[in-house]
Amino acid sequence: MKIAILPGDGIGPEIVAQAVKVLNVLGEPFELETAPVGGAGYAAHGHPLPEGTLALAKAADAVLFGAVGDYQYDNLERSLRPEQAILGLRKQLGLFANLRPAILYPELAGASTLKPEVVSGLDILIIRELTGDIYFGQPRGVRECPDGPFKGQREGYDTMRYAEGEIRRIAHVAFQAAQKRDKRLTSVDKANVLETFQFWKDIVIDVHKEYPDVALEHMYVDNAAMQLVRAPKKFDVIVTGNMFGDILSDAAAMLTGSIGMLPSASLDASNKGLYEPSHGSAPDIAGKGIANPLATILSAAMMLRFSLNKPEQADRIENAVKAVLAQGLRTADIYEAGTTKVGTEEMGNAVVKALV
Ligand SMILES: NC(=O)C1=CN([C@@H]2O[C@H](COP(=O)(O)OP(=O)(O)OC[C@H]3O[C@@H](n4cnc5c(N)ncnc54)[C@H](O)[C@@H]3O)[C@@H](O)[C@H]2O)C=CC1
Ligand SMILES: CC(C)CC(=O)C(=O)O
Ligand SMILES: [Mg+2]
Repeated sequence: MKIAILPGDGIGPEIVAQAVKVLNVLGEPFELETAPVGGAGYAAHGHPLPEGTLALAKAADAVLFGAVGDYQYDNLERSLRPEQAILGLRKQLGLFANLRPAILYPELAGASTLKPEVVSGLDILIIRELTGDIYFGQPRGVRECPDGPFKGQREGYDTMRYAEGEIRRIAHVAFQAAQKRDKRLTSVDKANVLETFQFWKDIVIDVHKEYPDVALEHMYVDNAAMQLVRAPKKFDVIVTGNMFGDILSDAAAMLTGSIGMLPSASLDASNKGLYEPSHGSAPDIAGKGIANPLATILSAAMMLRFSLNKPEQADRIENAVKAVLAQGLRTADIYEAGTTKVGTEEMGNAVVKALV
């Protein structure tokens, strides 16, 4: 089984190295091949998603991805910026379903900024559509404003759009995920304002007819943001569009103690996937050896479960993560008094040691 390892920028290489260490001691005959991506891809080959990297990702059984983004490249034309690498991979590999499980490990109840009673026992799944919406819609750009009080000035514009088939396929993923959990699905939209999301809601209601055992509710995204911090445990599965899912999942990350705890799987129709932490390249802490590698290690576990058909190995990794948290080991982002502060590498080593 071939796994493409794409560390990327900032803390990407530091956290991916820990997940690779874990994969290497599982006793599986994985073939790991590393390639540059993002700013590192641009530096090596003049493009954030070099041809060789894309070919490797396409040929592999699964992709383990760190993060991309480096402020030194922010003034490049957009098509050459690091973030285009992850957007390009999602689009070119057809990874339309992004699963972001927000689980609070009991030991981290005090690490969340929310009261322990609000978050303890939290186990929700955010399903974000990943290849459509305003992140990919055309046309977009900067043009001369055609009308209104600012006519003649420059204006920036993007296009929000969803095709029926795009909504149907993510809705099926969400209803099927809910069937395997508590059978409750919240579809998050902005149907009160946006045509795209009234259409989204209508299609989700139609797909629901095939899943009568799942309770469906609809919620506007602004209310959903509020409910996520007011009473997050009321949710089971949330399904939403690309941009709302991007924003809500960062908010949900803090329910788990830190964004360094939130893994993700990005899947195509056949469960081939790319696995990455939900956070970015964290340039503010890159190179300091303090980033939390657990979201990446947990993403590797999701890879074993969803794409490589090794659920028992995924369980081993998840149990090892629970064990190191029970031992009181914490990176700076989840540190609290009475626990032991460790760096990125120490945390990775502890997970390796805790594997049974
Ligand atoms: N999938 C990807 O590759 C993503 C890339 N980005 C890119 O990352 C760069 C930085 O973006 P930001 O908005 O700052 O988001 P970010 O997620 O990189 O960082 C936000 C905050 O969370 C902290 N943080 C993130 N991951 C952490 C970890 N594992 N351990 C401890 N603390 C952690 C950072 O130090 C920072 O204070 C940008 O270039 C952005 O475009 C952002 C999100 C996703
Ligand atoms: C480059 C961004 C679209 C990535 C991001 O923020 C995410 O996927 O969460
Ligand atoms: Mg994001």
